[in-house]
Amino acid sequence: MSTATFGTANEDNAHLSKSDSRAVRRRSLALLGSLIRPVRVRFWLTIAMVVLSQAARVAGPALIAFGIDHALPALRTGDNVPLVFTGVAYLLAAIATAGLTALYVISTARLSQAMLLDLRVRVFRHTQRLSLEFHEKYTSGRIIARQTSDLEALRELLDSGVSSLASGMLFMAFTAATIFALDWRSGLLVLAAGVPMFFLSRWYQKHSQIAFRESRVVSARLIVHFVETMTGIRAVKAFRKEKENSETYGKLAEDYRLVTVRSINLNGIFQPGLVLIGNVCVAVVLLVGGFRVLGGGLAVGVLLALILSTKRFFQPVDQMAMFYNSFQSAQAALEKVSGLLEEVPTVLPPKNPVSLPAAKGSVDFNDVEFRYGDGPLVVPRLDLHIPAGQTVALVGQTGAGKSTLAKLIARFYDVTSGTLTLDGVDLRELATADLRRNIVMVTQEAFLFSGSVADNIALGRPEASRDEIEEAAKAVGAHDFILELPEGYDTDVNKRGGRVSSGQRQLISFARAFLARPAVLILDEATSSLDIPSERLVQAGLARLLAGTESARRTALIIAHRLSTVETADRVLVVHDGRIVEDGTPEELIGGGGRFADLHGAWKDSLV
Ligand SMILES: Nc1ncnc2c1ncn2[C@@H]1O[C@H](COP(=O)(O)OP(=O)(O)OP(=O)(O)O)[C@@H](O)[C@H]1O
Repeated sequence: MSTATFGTANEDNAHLSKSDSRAVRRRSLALLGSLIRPVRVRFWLTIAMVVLSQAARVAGPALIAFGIDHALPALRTGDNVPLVFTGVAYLLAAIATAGLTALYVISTARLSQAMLLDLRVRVFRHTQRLSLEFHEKYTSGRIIARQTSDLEALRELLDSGVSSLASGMLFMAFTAATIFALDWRSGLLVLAAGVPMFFLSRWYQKHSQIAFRESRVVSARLIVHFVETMTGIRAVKAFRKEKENSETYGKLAEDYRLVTVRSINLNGIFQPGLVLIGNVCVAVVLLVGGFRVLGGGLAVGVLLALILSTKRFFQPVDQMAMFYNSFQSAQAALEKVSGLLEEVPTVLPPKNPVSLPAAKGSVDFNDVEFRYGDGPLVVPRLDLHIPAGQTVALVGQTGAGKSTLAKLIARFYDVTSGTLTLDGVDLRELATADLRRNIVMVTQEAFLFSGSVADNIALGRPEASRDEIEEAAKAVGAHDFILELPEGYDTDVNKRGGRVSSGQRQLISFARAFLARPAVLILDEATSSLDIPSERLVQAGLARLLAGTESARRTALIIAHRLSTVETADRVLVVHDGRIVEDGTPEELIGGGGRFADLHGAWKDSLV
């Protein structure tokens, strides 16, 4: 596949080149195949039921022809067996059609639900597995669009579309066969109608495919904007962005309306066009057949059966056109979802994992270089040794590269060259479970998941007992305020009354990290300032978290924004353009007259 369409690249482009379009379609089909594979037995059984039900359905007109041309004349001679036979056969065919149709409708629904479940879970797992690098470029709104509107389009198709499409096509094939069997000349007429139908369908397919792709792109944009506005609602309100956002949303919604109208317009030509072709065909069969009956070349019963069959032949066309619509929409959705599934994590689990059950916590950067994707070098050649147990404060201007260093140690990204080791083991070779246990990162946002306070702390070590959870909370000074919550440790953090302040949120995340007892703790100190009492609590919590409970102190790397934090560190690293430009104890650096001394001066001034 060309790189232009690999994964989610180019997914906003509705006008793909022929070869790209083909590549994307192949990828969608492969995904569809992989969804069918686990349910293939049921799939083929359903197909067999559809075939049988349609065969039973087309028997009707042929039986009527037989009834009129053979059973009725026989009745006149006193023989009623053929008529009874025809009646019973007609009844049996009707019962078989009804029974088989019921079976395949139920069976298709089960099939489609099983496939959707599989896909839904697969998309979720896969998206979650993708590296941070992917998530930092691909917005959550787009992922939501994949999980919701795209899967919904697929559901519509799978639930009823496929079976209607298949049964319609089969019905047409069987009916055409019946017409040929009854009278090959009329059969040729019906076949001739296939030519304009083919061209009309080709025209429709070409234009509607673009319209549906556009519709997927625009609907994803709409969802992205919606999600962005709602998740950033505080910033929206703070910057009075409501009006602007509403206007943007209005424009996107208008775009969506336009592409939808365009596809409906296309359908407005396609569907009546098909019906017209069908009716012209019926008229011609009637006209030609009528003259042939007059000339004695065709029996009346056969003509009646021919007209009935021809009319019925075009019946599903209408319905199929509608489902073709949902087919196109689902195809566009499948293209997007298969693209997302094609993305691969950039941070891969090790092939031969080295286990490190109890790391001491020494971290080494050896000749490390790092860039985001194919961007500029953010970290140029870094050599750094952090011995086990040291508390290191990272300071530097915004954009200096502090978070980048932290993300490298947490292995959210892999180094571009050189090695980064924990206790001498390359992080890329360290078993994932050991990496996560030994290195824990506490982020600024102090994210709480829905659930109780206890659940949130337990994330640090899921097997921890309630006593251990409370111990951890006590250790960082969170115990008292937790007890004051409506249901103590069992308070749901997202329910009314259970809402916790941002300082409390941080304390809970400290307790979580404390419980995890990592060898290396990475902490991005929150920049937002708290009121003085909360600030003191958080500072005290942080100090206790850093001290740990064991005799050996844990290694800690703090992206420090507060002077008080820096002053408690063993070592300060001043980062500038991804390089360490100063390295020493806080006292040494203050006395040194370098960048840190300036920064320190500014901090001191801000306190007065
Ligand atoms: N996901 C990313 N993709 C591309 N470039 C990035 C990404 N994240 C950061 N950068 C770039 O890397 C450089 C270092 O950024 P980094 O976030 O590490 O700085 P920082 O010192 O932590 O800043 P701050 O204190 O503002 O958080 C910056 O030039 C930034 O633009």
